[in-house]
Amino acid sequence: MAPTSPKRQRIINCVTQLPYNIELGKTNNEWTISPATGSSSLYSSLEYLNSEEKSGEYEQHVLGWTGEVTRKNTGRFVSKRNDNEVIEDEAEEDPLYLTADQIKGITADLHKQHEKYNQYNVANVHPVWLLRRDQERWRGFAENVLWPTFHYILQFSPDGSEKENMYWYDYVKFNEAYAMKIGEIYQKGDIIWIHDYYLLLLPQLLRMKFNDQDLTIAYYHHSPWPSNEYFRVLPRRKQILDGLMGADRVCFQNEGFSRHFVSSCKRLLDSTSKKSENRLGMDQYQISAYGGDIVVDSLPIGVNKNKLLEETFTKDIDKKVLSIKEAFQGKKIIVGRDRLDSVHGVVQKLRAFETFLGMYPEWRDQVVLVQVSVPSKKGGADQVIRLEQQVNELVSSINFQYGSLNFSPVQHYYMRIPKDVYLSLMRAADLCIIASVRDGTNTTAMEYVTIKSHLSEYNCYGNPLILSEFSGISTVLKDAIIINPWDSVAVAKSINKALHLSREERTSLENRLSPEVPTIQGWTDKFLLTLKDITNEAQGSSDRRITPALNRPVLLENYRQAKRRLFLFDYDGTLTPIVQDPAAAIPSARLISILQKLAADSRNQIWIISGRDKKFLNKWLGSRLPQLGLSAEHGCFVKDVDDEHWVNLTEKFDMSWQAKVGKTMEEITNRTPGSVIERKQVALTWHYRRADPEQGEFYASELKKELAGLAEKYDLDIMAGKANVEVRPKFVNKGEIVKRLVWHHHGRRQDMLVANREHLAKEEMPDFIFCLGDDFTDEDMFAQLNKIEAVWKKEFAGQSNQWNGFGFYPCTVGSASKKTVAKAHLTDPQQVLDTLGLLVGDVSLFQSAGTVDLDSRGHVKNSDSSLRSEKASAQYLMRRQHSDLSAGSKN
Ligand SMILES: O=P(O)(O)OC[C@H]1O[C@H](O[C@H]2O[C@H](CO)[C@@H](O)[C@H](O)[C@H]2O)[C@H](O)[C@@H](O)[C@@H]1O
Ligand SMILES: [Mg+2]
Repeated sequence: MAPTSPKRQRIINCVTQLPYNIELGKTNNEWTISPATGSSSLYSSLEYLNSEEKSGEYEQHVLGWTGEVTRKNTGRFVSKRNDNEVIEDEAEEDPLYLTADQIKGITADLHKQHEKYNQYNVANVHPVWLLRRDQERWRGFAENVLWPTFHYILQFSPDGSEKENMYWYDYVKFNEAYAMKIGEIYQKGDIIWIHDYYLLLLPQLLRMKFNDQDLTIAYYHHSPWPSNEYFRVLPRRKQILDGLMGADRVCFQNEGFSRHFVSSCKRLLDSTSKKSENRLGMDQYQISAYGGDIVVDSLPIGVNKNKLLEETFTKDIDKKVLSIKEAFQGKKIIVGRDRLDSVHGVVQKLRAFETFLGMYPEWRDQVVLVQVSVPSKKGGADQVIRLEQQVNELVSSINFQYGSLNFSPVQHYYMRIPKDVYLSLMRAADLCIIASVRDGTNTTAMEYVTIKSHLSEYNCYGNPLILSEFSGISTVLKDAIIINPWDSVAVAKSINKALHLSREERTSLENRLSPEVPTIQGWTDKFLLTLKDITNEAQGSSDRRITPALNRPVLLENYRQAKRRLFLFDYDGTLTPIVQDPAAAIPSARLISILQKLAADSRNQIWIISGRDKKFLNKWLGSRLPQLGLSAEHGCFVKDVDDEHWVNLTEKFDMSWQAKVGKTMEEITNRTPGSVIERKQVALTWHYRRADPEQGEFYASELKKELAGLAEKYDLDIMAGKANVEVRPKFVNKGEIVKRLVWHHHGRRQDMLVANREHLAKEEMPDFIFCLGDDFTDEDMFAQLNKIEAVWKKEFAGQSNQWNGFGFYPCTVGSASKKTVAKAHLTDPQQVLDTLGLLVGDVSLFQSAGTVDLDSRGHVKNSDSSLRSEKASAQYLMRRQHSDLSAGSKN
């Protein structure tokens, strides 16, 4: 029997843009496909996984946006969106209306590209089509909001939140489109590898979509991750972190970035972290979030050294190098190639060069700086225009001061240069300067060192690299000459030193520097190897259950279809944010308005099940919204909807424990400055939020110990809440209330004193139950719902809804580090209000992500805008056919 080949591991590699550009001809039936530029390291990694060496082990699928589809000879995008346009409007004629056949044709050609090009030899490509007018819209949030923040630029749009909202909706849709496409090709056991900051929401979207514990999701961040002080200015900071929390692993270019990320999660999501080392001896963190653990680590990306050397040392490039050397005969050549944006330090480099020529007159006429600045749109048009002006002024000033009629010391090329010219420049250079003020990594630096390490007849060997300490690669290329680009004098001195190095010194520097450049093969292999360790460990651990984000589109759909809806809300930390003073945690106007709208629908029954006392709940909720059912003091008291009468479920209970517990609490209060006792009718709560945190924690555990005896004697529960310790009779809890509310004839009056009614028909009970809570006392509600659901599954087998359930949505809110039995999570009370706002029609679905299907243009499938767009497309095609016909008849 022939040996069967082992099953290849499938990898779905998700990139912002496929490694190809698509250009339409005069009509949409003609197109050209060419290799894309940029992201060379990433594309090399894709190519490596596709190589003969790896294809026996892996079956790679590359999934990505097509990028902007352009039209030949125009050089610009096919069509533009007017900035004020309402997002969904698609009435105008749009030549991007590709038919299904055209899309199929282009896709088939994309599949064949790897046979055609030596470059980016990538098979199994899966294009994400987003053919709306103004295709640049899909970059808006990533490039104008995220990119600046990740690079320490606080630059939000001057026209404020409206534009940013639009960017955000598009960003959510962009991520949704990927989730949908992955849904088409995903198979159990696949590794999903997501790249960079255009796709920060995708991990969580995939968790929601598949809800498959075996799903492996790895995210690699190619950019810097800023300190939490910068990150936290982002208005959508929690949604972004939440998006990444769906991954099993989040990996960065260097240790510093991963540390910043961990601290952002700690500060904003309240997560905890543990540090350890992976098998490569690299630091890794395990952060606990939403009941699951996520590995955060770093692995610097590399370059394809062999291919680079093959491409660089050719006869053609030999000639080009010679002509560059001839052009600058007798002069030292300093080169730089950077994108012209505010982070790649072109301005800083020019300033330092100006200082250098000023400080060392002996070098004037002896050295030339060949600076290639590649146009970039990152950071916005205004910023780019300002930079262009600054660079032009600096270049003119240097050339005016230190140049002559025959020679300009700065040769500035503001363009994208062909690869062979770039490689020739690198070879011809005596020195390369990278002066980035912030970047994730720097491919030019790695390529320069690699090229310079190659012994050749052109004496490439060992020319130094000056590298900014703010470049992500500076911690890897430790033997470069490290500079602070903001310190022009120090950089000038470094240039002088580098140009004076003897051959021996350069050789010794080079011998140390060259092996520090990571290879792309090494990076890819190490990433997959360490990912395997992470998933193996995860499979052996029971702790790794990640609670997915709430699937809001499904919730909305279920809500719309349901006839008997029950809402069970905790109050503090769920409907209102936690604040220092309990008395200050009053409902916001927005909350009241949403509750009013929900309560106005006769199908809805809303209950607030809180630890608060009757007085508080009456004052802030009951008196304004009598339609709410209320339960106070963790289930001790209940007030039915549209009723003023409270039922005391603890009436018959011995309350002599109160005085004893109160006394112990007083003693602890005396020992803990800042702490207070909240005395309710039944329960007692000791608060230490305003005490010294460590002292508070310490005395909270002392109090629990001291109360243990009383708890045993009087059958009490001692509950550690949010900076509090609460005591109440054990037999009442929020779960008991939930049990009575669910096993109840929907819409009828409650008799709370009757405990057991588990004999109702399904049609009498709720068909949609949305339960929200933030604290561990709310886990009783979730556990109860899970129990009831299990009973219903048996009792009402075959009667489940289209989502295979009975409309139960137990959902935890906030604190990332807690373990929960809830089925989903929302990050904070703001997200709670956004979700409830969605149900009452106040909020758009795209305010936060949640697996919706889109059409090939980025409209929600079957939505009004999608249908309008389809109609406009049909009309456009008819008009086109008609004009083609009449043109034909004239000929
Ligand atoms: O069940 P809940 O509605 O969530 O109520 C639980 C307790 O919430 C209150 O205390 C907590 O919120 C305060 C305001 O944000 C905060 O200052 C305090 O540190 C938290 O522990 C309330 O005071 C308690 O009576 C509730 O039992
Ligand atoms: Mg709460």
